[in-house]
Formats: sequence, structure tokens, C-alpha cells
Amino acid sequence: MPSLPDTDAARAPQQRESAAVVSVREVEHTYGGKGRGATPVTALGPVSLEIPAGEFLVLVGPSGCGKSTLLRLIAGFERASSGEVEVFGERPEPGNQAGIVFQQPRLFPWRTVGDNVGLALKYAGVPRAERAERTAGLLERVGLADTADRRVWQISGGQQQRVAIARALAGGKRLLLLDEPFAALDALTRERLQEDLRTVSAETGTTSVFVTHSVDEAVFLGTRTVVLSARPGQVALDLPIGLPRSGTGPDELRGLPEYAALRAEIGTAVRDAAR
Ligand SMILES: Nc1ncnc2c1ncn2[C@@H]1O[C@H](COP(=O)(O)OP(=O)(O)OP(=O)(O)O)[C@@H](O)[C@H]1O
Repeated sequence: MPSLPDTDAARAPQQRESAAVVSVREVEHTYGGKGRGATPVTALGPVSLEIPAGEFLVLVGPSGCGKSTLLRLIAGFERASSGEVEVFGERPEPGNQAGIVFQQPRLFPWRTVGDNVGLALKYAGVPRAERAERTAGLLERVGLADTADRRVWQISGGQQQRVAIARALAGGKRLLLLDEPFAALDALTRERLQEDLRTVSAETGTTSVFVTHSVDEAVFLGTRTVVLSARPGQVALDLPIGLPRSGTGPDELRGLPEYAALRAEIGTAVRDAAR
């Protein structure tokens, strides 16, 4: 096999593969305090985290410990008060590096499901001629084949959240940030979406950061769980989740002794963090 020329261009892809997708270094964040009378709230830190490509990192911790703040810093919605956040080696800018899914789907309710996904493809620069096929493929991936022509207000909350995930995937970003995306759903719908997200993430290998209050969700979805302590959140536990990513059904997975052990360990860490 001919050897590759030893140039920066030839080395770059390999270097990108090995570099962390998200680097959080000694980050602290304080809200407010600049205006007269405002009391500053130190929400986070100091926190340091490296998230490699393909990781599905779940952030858990007591209410108000700074989980959403950390996600917003990674998304570029906020700038850290101190320390450094890098995503793919750059300062994060909203919409540039990551697809984002919020607790509420935030779709255009009067438009069709297909339009909502198609618009994301348009903004991602996908030519018009390819959009219908790509939309159909994305909707199929999230379990919504044949719904492209329905209006958003005509589908259920769970289906709307599936559209939001399809829309986030449509951007073609290699990083997905999800802030309690299933919190507003009923238990059964939530379980189904967890299963499908787990499958989609294993298939696409998209790096993900997922915020939740649910210890079970952390074990089920994650390849790694980070527990933050009470505000200002710091890393209280950083635990790899070495469960099989494919070939094991959800019930079988939840029945594994390792599953119960991980749940117990993370549950204890969250309870300790809340004290
Ligand atoms: N824009 C803001 N201005 C002032 N304080 C804020 C702002 N956003 C969040 N905070 C405060 O920062 C702290 C951390 O909030 P954050 O939403 O990051 O926590 P969280 O862990 O995601 O909470 P929850 O689990 O309840 O959603 C909280 O005390 C919150 O009230």
C-alpha cells in the first residue's frame, strides 16, 4: 500500500478522530451580579470533562446543580465566567457544532412534520432535490415513517419529540445535546423513545450529552454517567457504563445484574450530592 504523504492535510482526519469532541477545562459559571442589586448565582464549577467521539454522556444531579448550564455552555448559548469550553477544537457557537433537543419540542405547529425536518435540512445546506428523500429517511429512523404530511398539532407529544430528534439529526452535526427531552412524556412513551434513541445513537455513533433527573435513564442510555454535586455543580462521580450497546433487548438489559449495580451506585451518588 502506498504510504500517505506526511503533510498536515494527510494527518488531520486521524488527529480529529482522536481529539475530544467536547473539552471542558476548569469551567465555572456565575449568572448575574453585574447590574445594581442583582445577586450573583454561581451555578457551576469548577468542572473539567473530556468527551471523546461516540460517547453518550448522561449528566445527572440534584435540581439546580447546573446540568442545563453545562449543556448551554457546550451549546454556546452561554460563555463560561472562567475556564474554557471547546467543541471540535473551537469555541462553541449556537447552531454551529451541535444539534439540540429541548424538553419541549419547539416545532412549527402549523407546518407539516416533513416541513419541520425539511427546513432543518435546508439550513444545513442540503439541496432541495434531496430533501424529500432525506426527510423520509430521518422520519423512518425515529419511528415516524408515513407521517411527513401530517401537521404537528395533529400528532402526539411523543411523536413531536421524535420529530425534534429527527430535526436535530437533520443538521448532520456529529454532536447532539439533549436537555431532559423525555421529561414531559408519559412513562410508556418515554420508555419507547429511550429504546429508539439508544438504537439510533448506536447506529449513528453520534456523540451525545443528555441531561436527565432519571437514574434509570442514565444507565439505560449512557456509555458514561457524570453525577454533579449540588450547586455549584462539580463532578461527584464519573462512571463508564459498560453495558452492551446492541444485540440485547431492553428488558434483558434492565434484568442484568450489572444494570442493577450501576443504578444503585449512581442513585447513591445522586442522593449524596443532594444532601
Ligand atoms: N439565566 C439565569 N439567571 C440566573 N440564574 C440562573 C439562570 N439559569 C439558571 N440559573 C440558576 O443557576 C442554577 C443552575 O441552574 P440549571 O438550570 O443549570 O440547573 P439544573 O441542574 O439544570 O436544574 P434542574 O435539574 O432543576 O433543571 C440554579 O440555581 C438556577 O436558578
